Amino acid sequence: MARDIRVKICGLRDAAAIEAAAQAGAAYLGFVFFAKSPRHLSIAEARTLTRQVPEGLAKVALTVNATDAELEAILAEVPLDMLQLHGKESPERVAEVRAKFGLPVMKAVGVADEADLPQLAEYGRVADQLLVDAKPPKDATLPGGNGLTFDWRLIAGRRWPVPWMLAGGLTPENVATAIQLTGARQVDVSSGVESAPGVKDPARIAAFLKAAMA
Ligand SMILES: O=C(O)c1ccccc1N[C@@H]1O[C@H](COP(=O)(O)O)[C@@H](O)[C@H]1O
Repeated sequence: MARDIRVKICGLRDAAAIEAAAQAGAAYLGFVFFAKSPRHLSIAEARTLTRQVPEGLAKVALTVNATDAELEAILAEVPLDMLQLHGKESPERVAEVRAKFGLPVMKAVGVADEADLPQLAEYGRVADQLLVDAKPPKDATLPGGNGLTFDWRLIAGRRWPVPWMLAGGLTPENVATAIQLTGARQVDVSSGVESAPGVKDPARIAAFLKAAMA
């Protein structure tokens, strides 16, 4: 029987990948606004690309420690449904962004060990959703999108006051196990469905969705 799992494909940069994600049943599409990322889009590129997203899919803007001015500039030009805050935004900043911009906010929290778990409860009081991701290595250039997993047993059976998504190193090959071990109802992937950094592979996107929902 098919599982009722909601999938986010993140870091989209071309129409073929959007079409593959939509056809295979993705619920969210992520667009990265972070210049250091190989998945970064300019505002003009994002405006053009988001026009190709079919009705009903949530368009998510991924930002990292963005200022109000940066968020205003993005939202003035690009039709978006959710903000993913993937930097060191404090709980106060999450609440402020949510109030100022009137969009649901998903806060990413990096997990490496038990000590990281209390943050999830804290952010769960101010965000609309949580993204439970692998903690990046100290010397990483990117705070996410590194293709790293964490020990999924750390969050097995844990629940938070808002919906949450599992991320970090997911692939078509491991997503079913990740869902089974953690009980996640939503999953997010970026590098695991690429043929090279920033280059999405439509066949891997389709395979990921099939494996997540199987
Ligand atoms: O994808 C990126 O380039 C990125 C840049 C900065 C912050 C987060 C980023 N991606 C997010 O990271 C997780 C995990 O990605 P992966 O599947 O391990 O490659 C995912 O939520 C992306 O949305």
